[in-house]
Amino acid sequence: MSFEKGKSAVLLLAHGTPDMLGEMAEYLSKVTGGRAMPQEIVKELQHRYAQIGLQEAPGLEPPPLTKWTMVQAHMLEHVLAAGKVYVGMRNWHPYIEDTVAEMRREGVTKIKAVCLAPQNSRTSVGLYRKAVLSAATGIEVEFVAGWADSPLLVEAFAEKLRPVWTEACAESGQRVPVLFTAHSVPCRTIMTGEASIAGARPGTPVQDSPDPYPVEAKRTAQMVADRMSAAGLRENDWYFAFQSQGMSGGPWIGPTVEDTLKAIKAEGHVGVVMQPVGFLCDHVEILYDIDVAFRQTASELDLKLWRAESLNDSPVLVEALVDVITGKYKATVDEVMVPA
Ligand SMILES: C=CC1=C(C)c2cc3[nH]c(cc4nc(cc5[nH]c(cc1n2)c(C)c5CCC(=O)O)C(CCC(=O)O)=C4C)c(C)c3C=C
Ligand SMILES: [Fe+2]
Ligand SMILES: [Fe+2]
Repeated sequence: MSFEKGKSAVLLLAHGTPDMLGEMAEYLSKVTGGRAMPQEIVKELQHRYAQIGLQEAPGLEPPPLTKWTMVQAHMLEHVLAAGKVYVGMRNWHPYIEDTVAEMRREGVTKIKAVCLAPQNSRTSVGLYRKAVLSAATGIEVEFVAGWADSPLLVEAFAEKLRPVWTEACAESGQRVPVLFTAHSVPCRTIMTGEASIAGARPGTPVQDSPDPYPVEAKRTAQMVADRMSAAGLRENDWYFAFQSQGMSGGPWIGPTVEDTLKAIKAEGHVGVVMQPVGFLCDHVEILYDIDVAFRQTASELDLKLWRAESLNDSPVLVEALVDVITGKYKATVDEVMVPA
């Protein structure tokens, strides 16, 4: 790392996920910034998390999002060989504020914070940033706001897509389209001059620029598709959709996966390969939303659905993080800040 003096350390930021079903209501109130979710939504999410293995009591293994985030941090620590790599989560343990307190106790004076969400968005990265800055008073923070077009990130996704796309084309005897996805966000969050973001309180300053998120998400997809051209993927072989529109009120950005699957069917295809390019490891929006719900929608349309494996313990992903942290890849970095 290129910090000149003081004790510097990397802080990886992630979403966080509950360890057992009974924690769902408390978890959701963290996700929404304190707004209670209706009981039907809590129950529906418990149902989805139960389908991906969450139980009434903590299991022998942590849930996938926690497990893979910790694996990624350990792999990065090993490859960087520059001291401890810390993990802080916004919505569950280990909370960002607790990890920053631990860093402070351990003498860290400079934090390089990187989100395990490569595309910059107000409702994900923006909230991580706020949590770090409010916990890190007096500590210097270099906050990486986006690394959506990192070449090694793109290669990590392409490496997972190549084998499954090749297999899908061979099995169906025709070119199977790829459907890249990223998480949807409420329409109101991507508009200029909008103050009403998840977790925002009355009086939050009005944002004066549009959220870069939709452009950055499609940029990652475009770059993975370009990278796949050597394997035979052509420009008109791929689609992009925003998945997992939320349960809170108001419209969320599209096109939805559901509508895109219908369009793919209408084009005469027999199958589709899905690859989410906004998530770096398995969690409910992959293991339930894609593997259960979209697979069901596809089957009702008589489309076979394949999914590229998640990056999880991908060494290429870890190399991408190394490039972001060492500055070899020029990420979008906020000014170095010492929160007052
Ligand atoms: C770019 C934006 C978002 C990303 C990336 C994202 C990832 C992500 N989300 C969950 C789990 C939940 N998210 C929920 C709500 C929610 N998510 C976003 C945005 C992103 N999420 C927004 C704007 C909201 C709405 C918040 C609000 O105030 O209402 C929820 C609650 C249920 C729901 O509305 O769907 C859950 C659960 C995970 C696990 C994840 C990736 C790691
Ligand atoms: Fe979310
Ligand atoms: Fe979601």
